[in-house]
Amino acid sequence: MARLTISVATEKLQLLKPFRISGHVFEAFEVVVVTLGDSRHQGRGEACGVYYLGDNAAHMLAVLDGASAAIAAGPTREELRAILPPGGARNAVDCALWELEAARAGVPVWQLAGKAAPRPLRTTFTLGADAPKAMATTALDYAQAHAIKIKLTGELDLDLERVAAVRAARPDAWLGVDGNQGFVAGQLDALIAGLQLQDVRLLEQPLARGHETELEGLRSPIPLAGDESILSLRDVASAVGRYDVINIKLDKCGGLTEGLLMAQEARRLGLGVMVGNMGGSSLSMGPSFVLGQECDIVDLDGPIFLANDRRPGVEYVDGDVWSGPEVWGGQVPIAGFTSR
Ligand SMILES: CC(C)C[C@H](N)C(=O)N[C@@H](CCOc1cc(O)cc2c1C(=O)N[C@@H]2C)C(=O)O
Ligand SMILES: [Mg+2]
Repeated sequence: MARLTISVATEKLQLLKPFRISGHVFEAFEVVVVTLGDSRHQGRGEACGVYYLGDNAAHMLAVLDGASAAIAAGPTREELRAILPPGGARNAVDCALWELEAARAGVPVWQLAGKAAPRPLRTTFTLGADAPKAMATTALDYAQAHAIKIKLTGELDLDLERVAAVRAARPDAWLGVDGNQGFVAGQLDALIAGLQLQDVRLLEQPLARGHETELEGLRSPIPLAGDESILSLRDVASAVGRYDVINIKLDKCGGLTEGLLMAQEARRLGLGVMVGNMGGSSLSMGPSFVLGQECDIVDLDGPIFLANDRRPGVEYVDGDVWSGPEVWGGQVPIAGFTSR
């Protein structure tokens, strides 16, 4: 590739309302936006990083600064995988390279990737852990959602009350729960039995990363998804016998290039595939939407938490997410979905 100009910016994406986790309140997602250009074309990528690994905006900026000469030399996406480690910084650059390459070739990214034209995807809408009543109210506010993901905290009795409250409010919806590493192995039988009573269809990351062997031999009628356990391609094989599904996020694995490889490897190993997000605007969802075409479960709800998304942005219509050609990567528009 020819030499590239690089522009790196940080942006605070203000949240509609504060998001709480144990001892921490998030008011905004801080993202890094990378724009790469040659004399005629541009490509953009946005990354939120991985907060539980310390991969925040400052860290991503430092990583990008250290690799600026190598990036300016115009690496291929494959070469980039050797230049930067998995994480947000590589995600932003990889997505920018995809969009740049697509613009040069005059085709949308999905075509460059050798994929079929995209379709709208049923997405989950996530409920932050809160009082059961408040979660039930928000579940009703997600009027268009057909799939709801419920955040749990590891407080077993309260968590089961949360799930029951959401189920009572939304008897029609597909429900999944996300433990975000909050449980211990001794709670799993009771947790799974309680979730089954509420017809929950997915249990994401119940145990802490590092405790995966404790899932071996667990016979769960509810599929288990590995999220924090499965960061990048090197972790995929470790899911076998422990998880049924892997949750791929471009911020964890370092971009769409590796995300597609992870999906391919997961299928080869007989695992299900989910695409998730660490937060971010529509510019982050666009590349994940390309990967989402390969997935069984889609969790691309980042923009619904924002006070202001980018325009043009992804659309949520009747519980589906659609990323049009103008959002990222030049996908071809399809009938029935027009951009705002
Ligand atoms: C709020 C998320 C973007 C919703 C998404 N569907 C999701 O559940 N994502 C991840 C984890 C990323 O979650 C984040 C990111 C962040 O920057 C701050 C927070 C969280 C979170 O869960 N709580 C705090 C506020 C997932 O685990 O699948
Ligand atoms: Mg998760």
